[in-house]
Formats: sequence, structure tokens, C-alpha cells
Amino acid sequence: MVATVGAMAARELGGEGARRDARQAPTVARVVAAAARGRGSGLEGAHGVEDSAPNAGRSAQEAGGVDGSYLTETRFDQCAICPLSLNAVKDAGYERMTRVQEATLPIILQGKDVLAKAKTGTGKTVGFLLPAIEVLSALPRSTSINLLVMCPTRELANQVAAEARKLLKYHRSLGVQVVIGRTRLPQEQRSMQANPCQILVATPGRLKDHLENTPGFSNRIKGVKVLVLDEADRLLDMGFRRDIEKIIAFIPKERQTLLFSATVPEEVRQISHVAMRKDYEFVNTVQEGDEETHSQVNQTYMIAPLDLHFSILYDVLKKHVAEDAEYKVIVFCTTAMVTKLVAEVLSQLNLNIREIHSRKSQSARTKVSDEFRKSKGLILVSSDVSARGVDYPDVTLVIQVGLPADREQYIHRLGRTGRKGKEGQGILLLAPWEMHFLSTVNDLSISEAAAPSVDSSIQAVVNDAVGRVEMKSKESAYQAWLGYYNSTKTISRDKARLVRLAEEFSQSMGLAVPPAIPKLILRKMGLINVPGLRST
Ligand SMILES: Nc1ncnc2c1ncn2[C@@H]1O[C@H](COP(=O)(O)OP(=O)(O)OP(=O)(O)O)[C@@H](O)[C@H]1O
Repeated sequence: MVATVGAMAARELGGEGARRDARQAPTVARVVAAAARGRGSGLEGAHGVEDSAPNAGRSAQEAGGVDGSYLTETRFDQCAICPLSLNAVKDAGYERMTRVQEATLPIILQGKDVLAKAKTGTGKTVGFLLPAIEVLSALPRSTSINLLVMCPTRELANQVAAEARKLLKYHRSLGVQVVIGRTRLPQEQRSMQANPCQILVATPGRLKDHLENTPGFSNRIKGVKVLVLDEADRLLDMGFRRDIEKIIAFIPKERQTLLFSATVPEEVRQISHVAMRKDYEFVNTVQEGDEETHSQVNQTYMIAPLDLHFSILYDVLKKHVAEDAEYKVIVFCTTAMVTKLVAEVLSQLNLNIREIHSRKSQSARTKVSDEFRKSKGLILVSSDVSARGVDYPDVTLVIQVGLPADREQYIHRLGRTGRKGKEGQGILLLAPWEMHFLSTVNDLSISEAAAPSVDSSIQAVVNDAVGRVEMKSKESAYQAWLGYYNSTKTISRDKARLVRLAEEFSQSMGLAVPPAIPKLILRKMGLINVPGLRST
């Protein structure tokens, strides 16, 4: 079955890599499951993963989410995993496999490279960790790094390491370590020396630092047997690609590589050879004709001029807080400094706000992230550091203010709600001149909602709050805003228009005259001498 599916798909892809779609993959898992139970071929019935029939008769949530498709019928104890892992899986409270886990486990255990696409919040982390740990547990004990997991953000790296620790509970001979930026390098070096672990979870920049500066590290990494790129499309895009290529050059070619993400644009398929062998398997659990987002998440967009955005945001949040005592909201903003500004304005409005972005110290980021994970009744204002992978349970609403970087980022941000089959809500708030973004998501179930009409009393309260925010925050936000939209092709083409729009943004912060920007920065942005921009 595996060979047949692989060969068929290899033809379809011109030999570039085999593909399994939602219908085929679980059948393979059932073969393994049935074999483990010692019963026949396991092909009878062969429901595809789109088959929600197995869940009939149970409550939707119990059956694996409101859309009934989050968990499969296959239990972990039906799979070919060792008792140590199985006990840890049980302790973690996992009984049945998610679709992506069911689909990828047998293929990874066969030693194949895998590119897996599965919707947000459907257990991809266990999907790659569990079989990778199986591979490691069969190796002789060593002080080399045998499993390297790369993640695009520090929060995600910490979270993946936490999941790995759960699964390693009974594997006394295996350990996990994290190397991420912003913590002290010597501290990480000492801890790796004192306790060399077989599993390393890392962000690309810091891993490169260790390769260049930590004695013996490049030797330890030569032991890598399994490489995982979590959020693979992000790690292979231009922001990280060079670092990833450099890192891969240090790792043995003889290894297994696993690429996982909720979004796998065609370009990623094209460049996956950077990391994977040619005969990799593409496992896509998003069935044909289905959307990449969850049907149980209600998605809307609102269009309103920039000068109303703070008031609309306040109005939407106030209503949501009043309606849902267990509210837990993430507000995504375009840049770190715009995030800071929005958090300050909303704090002035007495909402229960936390703020997270790259300009915060790592200890502050970790503290806020841990708090938000555990709490309810909180609003997290965030830059894209929380866009991908971060698993905050029970987020009730995701609001995206301004243009998302691209379609993929929109999907990942939205994916912070509606995890594990739960319900959720997403709102995208755009200015009229940002509407072109909608054409990139028009295949998703996103519909227009009327922006709430803002009465003069709300407007006055919001203006007052904006007025109390420090000038420094507004200056930094203006500069960051200009930089962000200047890097957005559709908007930066016409510099005069960009400057006009930036002025609108500055007015929305209550400024009569846009702040001046240091010449050096304007030069870096390619905006020196552009009329309408003031410099210092
Ligand atoms: N088989 C399972 N049964 C129940 N819960 C599970 C199972 N596997 C994973 N989970 C839980 O599901 C949640 C989502 O998992 P995870 O963060 O790995 O999703 P993801 O698919 O990687 O999402 P994203 O695309 O946002 O990165 C986590 O809280 C995880 O502990």
C-alpha cells in the first residue's frame, strides 16, 4: 500500500516526492495499527480522515472537537511505539491520535523524510516528536545530539521542549535542551557541557552562534539522525533560509528530515530539497476542497478608516469581555512598536492587557507567555512572535489589526483560536486601502461584518486614552508603521501615498504633525528626501 500510494503520487509530482492525501494516509496507519493488534490487513472499512462517521453517537467535543474531525479512531496503544513512550502519552492524557499523528507515524517509523501539512492546533508537535523519540530510543546511548528541532520563535522552542519532556518522562536515558536567543550564551554553553542531551530544540540564530562559538558543539551536532523544521515554510522563507542552509551544512546528509506546518505554499514544495531527500512523502491531512482554516472558527473582516481603529478595537473588546466571562483574546499588530502602542492605549482604557513582542526582554516574554497560557480574562497584544505554533488553550477571539504579512501569517495567527476542535472567533480589521489583502484569503470562509458604529462618547474616552500615551511610544510606532508598510510591495510603490497614509496613522494617534525620523533610518528605508517626511 505504501509503495503503491508513493509511486502513484511520485508520478503526479513528476518524481519530486510522493504525496499522501487525507484519504490514503490513515489507511496506512490502520495497517500498522491492525498489525500491532495481530489482525489481518486492516484495510477493511478504510474510512478516510474526512469520514466523520466513526464519531457518530458521541458528543462533538468528546468526539474530537465540534467539527468531529480532530481525533481519529486509532488509539496510541494500537501503534508500534515502545511502552516507555506509551506510558508517557497516557500520562499526558492523549488516548486517540489526531489525523496528522495517525497519518505520519508509520511513515516516519519507516525512516522516510516527511513534509506534513495539517491544520493549526491539531497535534503536529507530538506528530513529529513521538516517532523521532522512537528512532532515538533504538540508538546506543551517546552524548551527541541525535534529534535537532528548529523553531522560528523562542516561545515555540520552549513549548516544543516542554512537550518533549512530557514524552520523555520514562525515557531515563534521553534528555532535552533548548537554545534560544536573548539568554546568555555562556549560560547555555555551561548547561550543555554539564548535561549533554540527545535532543536539542533551537532557534536558528542561536544555533548558529553555538556552531561558531561553542567548543565541541559542531562535533556533537554531527550525531544528528533526525532533523525537524517546525513551521517549515517560515524557516525556509527568506528571513531564515540562509541560517538554515548553514546549519544543514553541519549536519550529516545521512539523516531523516521532517518538515511540519499548517501552511505549505507551493514555493516550499519547490525548495524542500534544501532539507529533504528527493523521495520524501508529502502528507496532507487537509482534504481536497477543504479550507486551511477550521470551520468551527467564525471569521469576519471589518473595514474602517484608520482614525476609527482604536475605537472599534475598544468597542469589540468591551463587548467580548462583557459577553464571555472566560474571555481570552489575542490582538495581533503589524510590528513590535505598534504592538507596544496598541497595548498602552488599551491599558489606558482599563482593559486587562499583557504585551508581548521582540523588543521585550526574554524573561518578560516568558513570564507573559506562561501567564497567558494559564489564565482566562486576559487580552494579549502581540506582534508575530505569537503568530505560529504557540499553544495557548481556549483562546476565544483573535483580532488582527492591519495588514497581515501574508496569507500564511493570517492563517497561523487565526489558528491561535479554535485549537483541538474547539470553537473560536477571528476578526480582521483593515483600512479601506488594505482591502486588496482579502483577495489572498477569498477561498476561506471569511465574511464581512459591519464595523460597530462608534458614538461620540466612546470616541472621547478613546481619544483621552490615546492622549495619555507617551510621545516616545507614538514616535516609535510611527517609524515602525512606516517601515512595515514601506516593505509591503502594494503600498510602497507609490511613496507619496505611503507618506499620506502614514500621516493618517499619525493622526489616529492624536498627532497634528507626524514625528520626525532620524536621517539614518530614513536612508535605510530608502525614504530619504521623500516629500512629507520630516527628518532629525
Ligand atoms: N492525540 C492527542 N490527543 C489530545 N490532545 C493532543 C493530542 N496530540 C496533541 N494534543 C494537544 O493538542 C494541542 C495542540 O497541539 P500542537 O500545539 O502540537 O498543534 P499544532 O498542530 O502544532 O498547531 P500549530 O499549527 O498552531 O503549530 C496541544 O495542547 C497538545 O498537547
